[in-house]
Amino acid sequence: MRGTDAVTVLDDIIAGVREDLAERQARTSLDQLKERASRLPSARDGVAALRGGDGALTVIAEVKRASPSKGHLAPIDDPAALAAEYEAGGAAAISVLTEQRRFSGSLADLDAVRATVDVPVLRKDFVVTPYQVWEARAHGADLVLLIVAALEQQVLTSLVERIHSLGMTALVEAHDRDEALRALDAGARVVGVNARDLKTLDVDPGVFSQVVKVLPDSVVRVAESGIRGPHDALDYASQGAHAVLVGEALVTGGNPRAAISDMVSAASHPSLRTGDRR
Ligand SMILES: O=P(O)(O)OC[C@@H](O)[C@@H](O)c1c[nH]c2ccccc12
Repeated sequence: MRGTDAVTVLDDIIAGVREDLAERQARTSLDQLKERASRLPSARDGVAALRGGDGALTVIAEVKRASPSKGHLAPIDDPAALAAEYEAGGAAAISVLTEQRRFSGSLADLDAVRATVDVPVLRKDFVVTPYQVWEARAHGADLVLLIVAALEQQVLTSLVERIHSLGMTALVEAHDRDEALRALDAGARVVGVNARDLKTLDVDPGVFSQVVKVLPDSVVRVAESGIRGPHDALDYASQGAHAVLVGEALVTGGNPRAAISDMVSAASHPSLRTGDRR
């Protein structure tokens, strides 16, 4: 057991993120980012994309080279080509990890994916300042991840507002009911339920069934982490998930296009998610 003031994996990741952020801020001013963002077309509608049609489960497919829990996963020399495969398989959105130290991602990956696919793109990082939100928009992101466990409530609320005011959608990630209530309080329209505890990296697939109880039907519900295939996707869909976010299984599985279409077809049926099955 760790003490309440022990340094968690999450704290450690964020310390590195802040150092890298300071370097980027020294190179690119906020005004430059705003100018770049102003020349881009508006963000795509992330809420509509993830909510899907009647009873259809949607898949957010993640470009993920490495993770703190698993280390190296896949080289992904051409993230744009991988994202194109994801889109061809029926992914509703593409998640791009831009954190460098632990996930081996970058904003260049985001640029490459944005230039290639038509579906909404999520910037997956440890966003703690408005600068990173502008950065996401300037690099063409449509959705931005915010992690409740990493943010004070006031900061969380102001980042959600900033993301929405720029026409993007916040995917606000929770790991327990209290965090989900904080996400709703902050104005989240899309809530991610992460089965992985970012403080310890432990995965518990039972988290979703608990957290979903506090999420109203007006909110888009995303199940995240540890989803291996159609069976898990169907399981989450039947518990009320609109979307699943999948990384490792797609980058290590060999045929991401087939893997996504299998998940979508296994877990999309009008009888799912109609009425209250919780
Ligand atoms: O590779 P997996 O087990 O399919 O998980 C994907 C995604 O949920 C995971 O990458 C993730 C969820 N929340 C995060 C926050 C930061 C970084 C990564 C994540």
